[in-house]
Amino acid sequence: MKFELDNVELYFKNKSILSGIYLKAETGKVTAILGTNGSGKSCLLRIAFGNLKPKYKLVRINGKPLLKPLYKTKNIKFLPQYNFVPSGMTLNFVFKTYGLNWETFIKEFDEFLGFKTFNFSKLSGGQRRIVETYIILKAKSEIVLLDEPFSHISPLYVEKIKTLINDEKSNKIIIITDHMYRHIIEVSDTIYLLKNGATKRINKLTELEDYKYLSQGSLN
Ligand SMILES: Nc1ncnc2c1ncn2[C@@H]1O[C@H](COP(=O)(O)OP(=O)(O)OP(=O)(O)O)[C@@H](O)[C@H]1O
Repeated sequence: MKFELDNVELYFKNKSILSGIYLKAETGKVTAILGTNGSGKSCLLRIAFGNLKPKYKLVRINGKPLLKPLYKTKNIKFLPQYNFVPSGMTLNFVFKTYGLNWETFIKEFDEFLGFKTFNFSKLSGGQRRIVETYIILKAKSEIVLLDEPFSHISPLYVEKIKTLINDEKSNKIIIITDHMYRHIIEVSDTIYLLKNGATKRINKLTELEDYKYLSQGSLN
């Protein structure tokens, strides 16, 4: 499957936020969006998902324009920047809702043993993020959007989430954004830099320095 987002124009009041956007993502590949704070990464993911309506956008699936919001196709899962699981829901219920097996999760994330009947609100900020990222990555879908999955996550769990991304990408389109650029570089197949409202496809990592996303020498 091929997903393309093209010709996006987003304004808030009269301020132009996005213009000159082209992004292509494919099944079997992790497509990353890097960019400084406020460059429009979250807006772009929300536009792709369909819950932010810009002045103009064109979404194509396998080359054909998609006229309804992507979330209405039920083909997509979205990890937003902020917690989305209701705080009063037990983990058991969350896993059932997403059609996932608790025991499989525990095998990989054994520190959550005994948490099955806990309300989501009992977890720490990082633990919430781990559970949300896990269910979004593992639930049935063809497209996964991840907005900052590595924030608030300790190093060992970041590695586990990277492994999950690698495991899941063979039958999914994964689009990811995060400020932890080293992890992004490691886990992604294609990188776009969002700068001045436009996407630039990165062919050589040193372009991240040339475009002043990273300071010179950061990649050494
Ligand atoms: N609802 C809104 N009303 C007005 N301006 C908004 C709104 N949402 C976002 N913006 C502006 O749009 C721009 C892009 O925001 P966005 O959240 O997409 O950035 P980002 O690249 O995800 O940033 P960060 O890395 O800090 O999360 C910012 O200048 C922000 O202030």
